[in-house]
Amino acid sequence: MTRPVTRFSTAPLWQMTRQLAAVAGGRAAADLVITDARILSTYTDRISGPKEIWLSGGRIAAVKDPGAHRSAPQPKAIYDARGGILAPGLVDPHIHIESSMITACAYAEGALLNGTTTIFCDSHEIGNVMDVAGIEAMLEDARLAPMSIFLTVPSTVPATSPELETAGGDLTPEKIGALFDAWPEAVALGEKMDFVPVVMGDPRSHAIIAESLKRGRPVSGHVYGREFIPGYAASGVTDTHEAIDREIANDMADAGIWVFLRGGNPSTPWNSIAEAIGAITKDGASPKRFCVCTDDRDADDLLTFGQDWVVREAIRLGMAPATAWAMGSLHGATRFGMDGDFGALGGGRRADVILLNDDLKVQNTWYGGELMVEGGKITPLLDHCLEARYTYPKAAYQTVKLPAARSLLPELPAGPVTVNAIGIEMPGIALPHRKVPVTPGKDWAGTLAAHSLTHVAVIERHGKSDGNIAKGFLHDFTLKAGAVASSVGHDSHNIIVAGLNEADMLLAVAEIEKHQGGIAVVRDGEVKAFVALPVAGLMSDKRVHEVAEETRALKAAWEEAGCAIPYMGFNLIPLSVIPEIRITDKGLVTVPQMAIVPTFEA
Ligand SMILES: Nc1ncnc2[nH]cnc12
Ligand SMILES: [Mn+2]
Repeated sequence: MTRPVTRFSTAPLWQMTRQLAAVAGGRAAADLVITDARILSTYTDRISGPKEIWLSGGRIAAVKDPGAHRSAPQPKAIYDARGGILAPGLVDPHIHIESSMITACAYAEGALLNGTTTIFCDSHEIGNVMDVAGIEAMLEDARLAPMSIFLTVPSTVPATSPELETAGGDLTPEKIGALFDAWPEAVALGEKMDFVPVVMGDPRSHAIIAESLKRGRPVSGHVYGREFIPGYAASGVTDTHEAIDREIANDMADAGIWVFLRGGNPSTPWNSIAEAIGAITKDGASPKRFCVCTDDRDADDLLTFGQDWVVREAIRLGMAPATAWAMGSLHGATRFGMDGDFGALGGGRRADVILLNDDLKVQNTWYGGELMVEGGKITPLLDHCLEARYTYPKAAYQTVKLPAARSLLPELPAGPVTVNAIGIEMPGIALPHRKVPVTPGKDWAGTLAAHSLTHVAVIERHGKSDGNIAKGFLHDFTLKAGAVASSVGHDSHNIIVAGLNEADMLLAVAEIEKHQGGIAVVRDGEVKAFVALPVAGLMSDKRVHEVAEETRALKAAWEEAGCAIPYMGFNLIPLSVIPEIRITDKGLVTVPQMAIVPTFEA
């Protein structure tokens, strides 16, 4: 059987220019000619044709007029595109592989099905659990994947500071510099999420930025609040994906920050494109420094809300089709200075080619000139590649280390108090800080019901504390009974559990501990749904369709339980870099004040 296809199956351009010139000039045979196609050019934002495209050695030799191959040496193979549209493989400039609940090799199956052939991932999730060892394992995983995966080096681990949360990793400027020097695919610094310390000139924050800038590498960002943009841009940050409205998108674009418009399942927090794209469609900004990105997808949404879906959403929101496809391909490659290889159907570029129908739905995906998806289905070659998936080291399967003693509920107050509660409301990005006056009943059950409260606890799971457990309350989470829990809790990935009674909360946590990671829905002493995530407590080692099916079952149980936000919103509740109030293993954190506040106030 043939060797699995990876990024390295295609030789670098400098080794191929004479061969490609010979093929393009009709002096040597092409490996493959794809005929009778229209071409979506991301250089000129036009769809034109009919044309044919000649491939050699996993790269594009040339785009030619129809039939030109008949007056050239006989190509080794010809593929009839039957009038379809050929476009460059999509380039996703900001994603977290771990959020898809599967590993990098497995992620490729979902990505290639939706026409994505290149991604720039920020592996701060596994970095928060396993430090450099986890990031390097994911880089080894990525090298075996049948797609092109580059790393923006995680820049903010922990997301805030040891005072505000306990992470399993601590990425110092020295460690970040060493990752840049050891891994050529480390092409940028990942999202610098501590935007408040950055604009305040925090020495460690700026030392980390310097590790990228001094190597000529760009810095990715993550910022909330227009007031922070000037200081953030001045600090060398040149892209972000958190524009939640057109005003901040305009501020970012005018400040020289690339804007990655984030789209996703409208029922999850990751769909701010509809607002932010107004900077282009309503305020006249040029799209030339705008991309689209996915950021996070669970295994189910990866298959149905891929980067191609975000491109089609940009078209629905008013972008011209070829320009929207360029925002999902060439613009991201250009942002990272890699448009010599990616993002367009130009001579010399990689032969990452997508065949689309008139609705811009993916029919075929060629990766490095190899057919990986045909007619919307993976080919035997891709199936063969996926059987050779990377296996994570044993330590990655042992990352859930919980304190033996677990009390998850605070004492019932003796009299009336004010609760600093986390308000739960769609879409689940910024969570409001709600001060809820509470008159305690005779027990917690009655008190919760009377004030629309749900217990929430975060349990430190990296073995880095003496068993920290923070206890707080969600307001309007509307869980009807039982408990839900997850070992994915951005970004420190401690255990987060919410529930109406301690027994179900403890069972959900125990189920996660048993599998060394996962997501649980529990009711009346029974586990109703569970997705095992044994790799770093973040990922399954199964393939995408199997985990997608498990995720669909979990979502159904999650909905049945009455949760007001989906799982992909719930696992953000600890994310201490998004306003207004979050809960970490250290307690309630207000953002952007970056202060710990008590659960109860007199
Ligand atoms: N958009 C985001 N910002 C910060 N941390 C994240 N982890 C996953 N997605 C994230
Ligand atoms: Mn972010």
